[in-house]
Amino acid sequence: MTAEIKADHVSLRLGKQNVLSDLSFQLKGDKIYGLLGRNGAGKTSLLSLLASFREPTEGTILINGEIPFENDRVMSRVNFVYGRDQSSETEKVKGMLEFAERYRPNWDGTYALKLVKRFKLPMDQKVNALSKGKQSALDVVIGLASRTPVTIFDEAYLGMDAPSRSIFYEELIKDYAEHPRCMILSTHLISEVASLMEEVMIIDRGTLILHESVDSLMAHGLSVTGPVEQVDALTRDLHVLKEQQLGRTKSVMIYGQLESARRSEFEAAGLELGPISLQELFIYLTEHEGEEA
Ligand SMILES: Nc1ncnc2c1ncn2[C@@H]1O[C@H](COP(=O)(O)OP(=O)(O)OP(=O)(O)O)[C@@H](O)[C@H]1O
Repeated sequence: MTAEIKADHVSLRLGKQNVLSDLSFQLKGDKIYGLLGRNGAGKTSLLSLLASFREPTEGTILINGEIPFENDRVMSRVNFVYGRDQSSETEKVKGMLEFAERYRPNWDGTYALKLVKRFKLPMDQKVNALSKGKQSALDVVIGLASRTPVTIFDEAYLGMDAPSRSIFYEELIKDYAEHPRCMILSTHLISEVASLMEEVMIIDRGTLILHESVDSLMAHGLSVTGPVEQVDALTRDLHVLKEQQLGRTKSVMIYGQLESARRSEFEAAGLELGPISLQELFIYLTEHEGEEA
């Protein structure tokens, strides 16, 4: 079942703080969505609303047309994987998988066992005796093998080493291709997961500042490299994000779309055009005045 998530003027106040302010968006269809934002921007708070851990202070969230809060039917279709404290979890790995099997209607036990092997998880070990990276790997196994129509990974890789994160990304994309669903990834490791995301949302200080397909976002940025004089002359009227110079060669990052005539002019002048990374765009879009990036 394809999931549809709709947030309509959602705000969240925690204590005295306005954590989320007037967020409206729709996530339509089975895609891998990236949720990006700097520390404290409000990512986990937003995801906890989608996962019905909390209710918005104002506005509404609908998942397939229903309010998720205290709604078992909706919640059985949503899985929120986050780096929770498991220091008092005395259940064994095996028991955690059995528990998930009972509560997740789309559970694939064969796939779960395959993942357990890939992550080298000891079935008979208690969860609180696993290393942080192995605890995260177990959460990822349960998150993937549950095949919930909405699967949320909120920095699910915490403590996982580079080879384990690579297994996570590989399995995520492979399993998503075979069983498309709505997956939301919140991460600070943008360059590692950029190629997985189809659509990206950026939250800045509790406000949704961008929601776009990755392709269209990437079309907004460009790097231009060549001799200093030519680069300066041809980019003078453009929005330059950053510049670097090495000897007589200069490279600038620009933000904005270039018409094809303008591109041809650059190329005719011998300037090299290239893409800029999602991470570079993210840094620029969330940089605040008076702050070093
Ligand atoms: N229970 C709470 N009571 C009061 N304020 C809270 C509570 N939980 C979170 N906050 C505040 O809400 C804001 C957003 O926090 P949140 O954890 O959603 O950010 P985040 O984008 O997930 O950050 P990070 O990338 O650092 O994990 C922060 O300023 C945080 O201090």
